[in-house]
Amino acid sequence: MNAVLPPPQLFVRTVALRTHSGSLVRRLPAGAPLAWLTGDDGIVGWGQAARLDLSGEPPGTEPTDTTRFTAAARWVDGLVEKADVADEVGLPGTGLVAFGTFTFAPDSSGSSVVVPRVLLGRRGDRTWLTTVSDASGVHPEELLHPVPPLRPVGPLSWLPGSLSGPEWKDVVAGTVAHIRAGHLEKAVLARDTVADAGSPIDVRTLLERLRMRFPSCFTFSVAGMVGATPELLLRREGDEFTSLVLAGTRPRGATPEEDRRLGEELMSSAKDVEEHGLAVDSLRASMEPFADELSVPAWPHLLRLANVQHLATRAHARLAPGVSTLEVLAALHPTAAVGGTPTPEAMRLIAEVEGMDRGGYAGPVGWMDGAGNAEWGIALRSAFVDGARARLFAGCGIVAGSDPESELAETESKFRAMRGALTDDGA
Ligand SMILES: C=C(O[C@H]1C=CC=C(C(=O)O)[C@@H]1O)C(=O)O
Repeated sequence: MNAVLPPPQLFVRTVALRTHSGSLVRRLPAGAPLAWLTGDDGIVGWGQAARLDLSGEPPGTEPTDTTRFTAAARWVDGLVEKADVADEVGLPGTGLVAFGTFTFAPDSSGSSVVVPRVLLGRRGDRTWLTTVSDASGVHPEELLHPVPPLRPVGPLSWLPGSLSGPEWKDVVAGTVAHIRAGHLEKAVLARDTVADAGSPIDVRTLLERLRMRFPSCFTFSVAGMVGATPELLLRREGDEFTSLVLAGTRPRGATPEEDRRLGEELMSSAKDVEEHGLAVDSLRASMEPFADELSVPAWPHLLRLANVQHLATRAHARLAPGVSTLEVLAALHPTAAVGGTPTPEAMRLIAEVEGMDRGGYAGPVGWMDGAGNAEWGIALRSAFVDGARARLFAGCGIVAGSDPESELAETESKFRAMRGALTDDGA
């Protein structure tokens, strides 16, 4: 149980910057950067004007418990209520902005909400600078100092994850047997691997590589969770809601023909279409109570990324009046793209068989502003970076037709995003 201190009063000032080009990442000081980027656009922040860290609920707490979200919502509401805001830009991501990461399971520690001291944002041809202080009178430009260049990561040693490949395949085979016996329909199983760089990893280097290599993904860094996720749990602008559900994966082909063949195979695979459908159904069921209108295409499309291709469905909704962003987030998490079906059974099985704590992996990561605008992804293709070490995670949806060997290969394709970001020669 967390005793949450009352939030401080903050003085927030957003000004338009006349000219600002180049990578936002290259304006970040070294340290613990905050970032949410899509290609050249997005927001980056540094320093801490306010921060909330939540410890996990006691072991044995219901896997669908949402206390971490409600505690964060109370704290953020208090911040917004007390804040003194002067915002001359008025776009999503201006004024008071909080970045957040929530753990996958309620009994994990590591859910955090951070309001940076300085935030730099870009949306198309608009750029802005926000400063946050607990005293009025600081001029925003004063906080834009020259920063040290991005550092390479250096040679890496790879250490084993919680389970070896063969052990993980046995866990997948056991899960398939459970599913075939009718105990559940789907469970998403993940594994980890650890990279040791010998000296502290410059997270800015990882962010710059990820945003360049995965321009259609959401490159993020919040309280140690770093990655480039293709999966948008929710975007909110006013009462407009969007979500991009992904489930069902093939690698990219080595030739255009092979790539097309793999894509066609994915689109017509009964196993993958079922796995995808369960993720879409879970989103629809969670969204219905909050939406005045909800539109979900009947058939998925193909989404191609640098390392893998996915079945994808984009859902839109108009939110009912009075609905709060964190309330929706709490209801959506975990979709069956990262948990399973039925959710409680899948969550219990994951905790029992994976042999690791997922921390923030597969949990929501993103930002929200004082007006309720927000973008939250699911922290996939990610790692927890702590000093010289990065713990990488990758998972796969397991259904009755899953083959352990192919699922292990799929995790390797998914690890490639973070492995590549950590590797200096780009290999
Ligand atoms: C759980 C992960 O991916 C999810 C999202 C897209 C496709 C998935 C799949 O095909 O299994 C997973 O549901 C991960 O990347 O770690």
